[in-house]
Amino acid sequence: MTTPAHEPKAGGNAGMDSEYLEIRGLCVSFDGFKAVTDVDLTVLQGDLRFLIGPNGAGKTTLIDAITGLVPATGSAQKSGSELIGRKVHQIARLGVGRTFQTASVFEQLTVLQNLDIAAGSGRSALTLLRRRKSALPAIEEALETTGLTALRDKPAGVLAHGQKQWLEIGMLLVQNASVLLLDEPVAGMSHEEREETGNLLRRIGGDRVVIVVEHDMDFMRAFATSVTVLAGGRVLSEGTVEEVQADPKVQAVYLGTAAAGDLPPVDADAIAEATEAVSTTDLEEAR
Ligand SMILES: Nc1ncnc2c1ncn2[C@@H]1O[C@H](COP(=O)(O)OP(=O)(O)OP(=O)(O)O)[C@@H](O)[C@H]1O
Repeated sequence: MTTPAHEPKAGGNAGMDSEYLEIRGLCVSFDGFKAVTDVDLTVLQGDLRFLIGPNGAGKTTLIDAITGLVPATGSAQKSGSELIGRKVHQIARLGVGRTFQTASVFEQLTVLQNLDIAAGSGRSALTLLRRRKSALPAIEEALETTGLTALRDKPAGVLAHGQKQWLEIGMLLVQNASVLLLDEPVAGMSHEEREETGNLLRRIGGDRVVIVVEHDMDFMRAFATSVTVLAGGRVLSEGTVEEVQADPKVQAVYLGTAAAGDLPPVDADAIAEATEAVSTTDLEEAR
């Protein structure tokens, strides 16, 4: 399997040609309800960032805003190119790719055909479906990276749940996405599949910006190089796994049990109190 030149690390790999995602003052409202409020977030290439937070914290909405699925105000730049205000396909063409909680692959088509379609925008449907004698180098590489080489000629519909998620990630790789936003990639996966997925994230995360929305705290602890916690649509905390887990605001939101397994039930009052504390601190700092 392809090994990255370098593994993800906290803070990423800042450099002249590094990719980055820089979000400033991002807000999303649904009929007056603020789902995301004034979010600032910077992730450099090579930093495997996990985005956690209780149900309804705004994690998926934030990804939706970055990828053009919901209107937003503020700024989200990929390596200097503004994404807010662009259409979904334009954002994808700029190299920003995402997966959804449920994998959306073409079940009747083979693994190779799925990758071929992902790689081949601009080619006719007939050309895409015709079986190639040899796959494009980018497709061969994606097959190897995702561990799907032996399954290349199998219909995607017969793949295990985890393999479908890996295929979806492979489809982003052949599209040359350098910013990958993955929404709960290990939900419903077996322990082995989680391990494999974490290793896959490490393989691809060294030279890309990867943001993983996740509820599985064990998975986060094992693979995150940095963490952002959202609550009530705002950034509540940010840092390494250890820093975030030690943050009293985070403990308050998770009722002091964030370190134990999957998310516990969330106390709405604790969220309100914790986010209020953040807003007040922000205001005080601004004065
Ligand atoms: N299209 C929509 N219209 C109205 N409200 C919405 C819409 N999408 C999301 N919301 C609301 O915005 C808030 C944030 O939702 P979002 O799905 O982003 O949270 P999340 O952190 O991803 O939660 P989960 O972990 O449960 O997936 C929630 O209160 C949700 O009900």
